[in-house]
Amino acid sequence: MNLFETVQEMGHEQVLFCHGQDPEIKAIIAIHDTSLGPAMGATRLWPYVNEEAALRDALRLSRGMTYKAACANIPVGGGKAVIIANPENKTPELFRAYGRFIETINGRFITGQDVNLTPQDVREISKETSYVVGVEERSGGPAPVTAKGVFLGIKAAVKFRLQSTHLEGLQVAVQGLGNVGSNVCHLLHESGAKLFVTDISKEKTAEIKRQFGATVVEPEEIFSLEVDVIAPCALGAILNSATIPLIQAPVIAGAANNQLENEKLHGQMLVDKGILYAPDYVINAGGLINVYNEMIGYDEEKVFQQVDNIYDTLLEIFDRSSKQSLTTNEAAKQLAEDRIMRARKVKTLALV
Ligand SMILES: NC(=O)c1ccc[n+]([C@@H]2O[C@H](COP(=O)([O-])OP(=O)(O)OC[C@H]3O[C@@H](n4cnc5c(N)ncnc54)[C@H](O)[C@@H]3O)[C@@H](O)[C@H]2O)c1
Ligand SMILES: N[C@@H](Cc1c[nH]c2ccccc12)C(=O)O
Repeated sequence: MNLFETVQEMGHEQVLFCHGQDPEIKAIIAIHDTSLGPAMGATRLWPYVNEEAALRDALRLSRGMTYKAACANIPVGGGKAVIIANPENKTPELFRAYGRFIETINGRFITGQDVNLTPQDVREISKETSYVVGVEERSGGPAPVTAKGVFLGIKAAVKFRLQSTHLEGLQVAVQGLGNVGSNVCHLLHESGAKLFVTDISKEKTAEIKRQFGATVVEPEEIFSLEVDVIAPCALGAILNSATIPLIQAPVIAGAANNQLENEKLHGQMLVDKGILYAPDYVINAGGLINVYNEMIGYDEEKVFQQVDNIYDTLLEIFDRSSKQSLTTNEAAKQLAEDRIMRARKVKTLALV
């Protein structure tokens, strides 16, 4: 990878390579853009196949956080950190060492819990730095708030694509029944939708079937179902050249980060098939909204107002995309970049 060409193309401000020998630690912190405020992004621990894969993940996820914050109108920038390690080798000392790196950045980057980190790991980080959120989960964790945003996003997409203002009788397929997916199922069930669900955990599918009368399907069947909506709430890169030809649903709206394997190619493939895609970083902003509010002083009413805005923001993006013949992802990016450019102009004027 040509490093500077890549970060220039993606627009990153700074990438930090953190290395320590005792304990051994390899971490990458990517700060994408701080025009709107300090960069926020959770820390993921993963046994990446190689360093380039780790760097690519950090770069792509941090850029997504910038767009997420800008579309949600939250005054923070985008960042992301990855620790290259096997989850089996996690130790409290590793997280203390990582926390010391975070402290040296002096608040330009604020982090928290992502894949393979537990609340206990976050507590270890917090022993070395205060630039970490979700230590005391005053709000009960971000997943229920993320799910509320996803539910509203499904409603916005259904309104735009299917011209319906309610979900009663609609068939929705949910991939992944973890913290977010199970809460999305709850909200969909309450509003009268019929659920089709899958997970690699048989316990989770059995529980959602018991609670909401959902129809359980095998993981490989989820994309080919004849349903109204598919809500991916498990993994990234699930919208790709293998799955898109199978999709019959007119709407894709779910929580997973980085759903499009290739933004340009697969975003366009969805458009060509007449499928409306709710950009992941817009529909799943509830988690960021939640942790941001934990940081500034939690006010539940304010959180729900900000999450409610996801509905109108998505309608604006769908409208922009159809009027300007853009993919929904491109339209969302344009909205985010407009807001960032405005913030930069205000900063420049303040300096004059
Ligand atoms: N938690 C949040 O607040 C939040 C915020 C924004 C985005 N997200 C994204 O939403 C997604 C879900 O987050 P979560 O917190 O619910 O995670 P989670 O780990 O609690 O749940 C993920 C679920 O997906 C299942 N799964 C894994 N592989 C699968 C497969 N091939 N087929 C079907 N199911 C599979 C897992 O068994 C698990 O039940 C992730 O992509 C995450 O990055 C989460
Ligand atoms: N990981 C969430 C947001 C989030 C949860 N905990 C955090 C801590 C710090 C920064 C961001 C977060 C997302 O992808 O949107």
